[in-house]
Amino acid sequence: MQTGKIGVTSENLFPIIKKFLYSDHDIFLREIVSNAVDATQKLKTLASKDEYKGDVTDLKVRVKLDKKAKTITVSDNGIGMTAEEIEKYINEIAFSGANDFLEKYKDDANAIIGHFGLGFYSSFMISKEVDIITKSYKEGSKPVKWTCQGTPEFTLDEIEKEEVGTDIVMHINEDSEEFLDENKISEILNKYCKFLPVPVVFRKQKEWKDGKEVETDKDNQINDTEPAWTKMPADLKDEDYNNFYRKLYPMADEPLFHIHLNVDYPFNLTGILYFPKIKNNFEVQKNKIQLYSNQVFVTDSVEGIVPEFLTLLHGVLDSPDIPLNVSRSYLQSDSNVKKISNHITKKVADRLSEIFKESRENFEKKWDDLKIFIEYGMLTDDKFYDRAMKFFLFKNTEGKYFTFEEYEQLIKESQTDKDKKVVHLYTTNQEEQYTFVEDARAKGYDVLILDDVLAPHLINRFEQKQTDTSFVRVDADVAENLIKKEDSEKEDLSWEEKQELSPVFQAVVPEKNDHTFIVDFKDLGENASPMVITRSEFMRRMKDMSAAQGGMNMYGDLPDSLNLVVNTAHPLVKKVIEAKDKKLSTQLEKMNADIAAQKAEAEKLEKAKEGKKEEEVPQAEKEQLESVNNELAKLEEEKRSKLADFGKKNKLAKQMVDLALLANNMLKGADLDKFVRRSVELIK
Ligand SMILES: Nc1ncnc2c1ncn2[C@@H]1O[C@H](COP(=O)(O)OP(=O)(O)OP(=O)(O)O)[C@@H](O)[C@H]1O
Repeated sequence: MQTGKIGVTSENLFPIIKKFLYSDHDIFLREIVSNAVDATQKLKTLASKDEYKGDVTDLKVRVKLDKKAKTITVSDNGIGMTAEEIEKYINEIAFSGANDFLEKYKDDANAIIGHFGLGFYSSFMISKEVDIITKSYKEGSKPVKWTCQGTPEFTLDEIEKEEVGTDIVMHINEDSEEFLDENKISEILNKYCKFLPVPVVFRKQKEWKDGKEVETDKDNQINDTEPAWTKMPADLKDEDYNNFYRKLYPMADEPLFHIHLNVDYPFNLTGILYFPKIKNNFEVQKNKIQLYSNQVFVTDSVEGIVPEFLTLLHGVLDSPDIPLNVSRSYLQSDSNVKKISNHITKKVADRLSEIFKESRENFEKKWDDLKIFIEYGMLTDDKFYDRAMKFFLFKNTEGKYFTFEEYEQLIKESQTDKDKKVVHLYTTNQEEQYTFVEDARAKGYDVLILDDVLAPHLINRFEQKQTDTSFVRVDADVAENLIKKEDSEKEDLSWEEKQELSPVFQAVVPEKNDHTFIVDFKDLGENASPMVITRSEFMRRMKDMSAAQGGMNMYGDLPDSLNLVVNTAHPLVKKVIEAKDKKLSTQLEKMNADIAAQKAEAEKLEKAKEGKKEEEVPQAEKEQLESVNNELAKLEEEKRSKLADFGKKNKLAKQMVDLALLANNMLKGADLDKFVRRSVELIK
């Protein structure tokens, strides 16, 4: 028997493993099984070159659990190791630099894990003793058993072993007895080893016999050695891709499209990415891509590894250039990983544009499920934005789809405003904004549906990038003014008339804390509604944005500012105006005369002040001006309140405001009830 010391320059190896203990224990099995797979593949390679004469047709890796002996054994029929190789690969492990490294990263366990695939030694995380029983394929080499108890001392004995290959026997320590559970082992194998390229067997297949589940004598293979992504795209049908998808995500809906990646320069990358149907609450759908390195599972959390929007995709990426056993921060800074991520972004855009060109109909059909993904990409990745401009689709209220360019062609003529901006009209809710949509369409405008969570952000982005474009929601103004074609606006009422009418209607708008109304007057034609409630595009967007950010800035605190546009051409409005004139004309005339007199007086006093310095004006004159101004304010207030009184008593005015509120879904509960009662009364 030989004894010796493992070639670590200090006794630091096991402390590292202890540190590793705080991380993911499960990976020990991945390490040991993938070593066994490597050894098996190496032997196959040797056989193919005729350097090994034995039979390699049915090589398997076996995982055995012995609860009594408290061991987990991983056996292979791979190349095995000679005593010299154990010395070289196991004893003089790649930890010669461990000292320096530990010095540098002593506070960062993740970096340690990231730097060293601990490989074989990770078995000590869960074992109090590990044995290697191995026989090399090399002719004449003696089988040996290496034993180590988690200290730098080991023993190496010559033993008897018939078959070429290696058994790794792990004697599970007391803290790790959870691993002596068949289900636990199955679970780990299923997570990490599901697609390893050599059959891995654990337990026996089970079958139902006489109402009981019994073990057969057939091996239970846990892995698919040739998963779809390792095959050539030409050998796969859509069905195969969908089947593979189901294998990865048994609970998910059918995907929309897939991309088969197959790159061998400047790096190696294979994989299949799927576009899932994306719902509005897309956060939950993120980070489902599984990352593999030579068919060994690395992680299913690609956040920070691929661009944010790509984390919405599903599927598998496999690259030997993706380091195993590494921490997230390490992966993010890895230059290969960055290149891979750029490449994938490009491929995804290429593929979408290909599908778009080849089958526009199919693309349109899936657009509604796909758009969040594309919008997300356009918002977060400039390069993707440029690429996606070719296949991003607008959908209008007729359900027709257009690319950005096509749409611009469509509306350019009728929807360019006086500033040469092409105004895109949109609705965020076709039902709620029904009358506005109809009014805009009646004017010959086209209306888009932009109703998803990302649309407001995308609109901003479009306006930033396509500077000759603007977006206006259909209820931002009366249809007439949505697209301002010329500056001069015909005045329907004089300033004085507006002044007098404004309090009448202001008096009947509901007083609520969360919104304010500004009353305005326009000739909308006698067939249009008597009143329309609009909300300014700018104010609404500011509010929406701040709501999305948690509403903690000034726009979030502002009440909704709404415009009540009174249609002066409408017969009912005319009626109110006439009633006002009839009822109040004598009083108003008197008030107006008084006001005019006070104004004249005030003007005279102001004039007298002109050219004088403040201290030169006699005190008496100052006081007189003040009292005249006060009187003027009082008279104006009286007039306003007179008009407001009239408005409050005018059922018709109230009814028209309510009607406008109703059209805006703003009339609810008791108010709605009252409205109906009053309507019935009026009809009577
Ligand atoms: N089952 C095995 N059969 C034959 N050789 C083995 C076996 N397991 C380990 N080895 C040898 O021991 C070496 C060290 O293994 P270890 O797992 O520590 O590192 P690695 O496999 O080289 O790298 P990684 O860190 O990626 O796992 C291997 O390179 C291989 O030569």
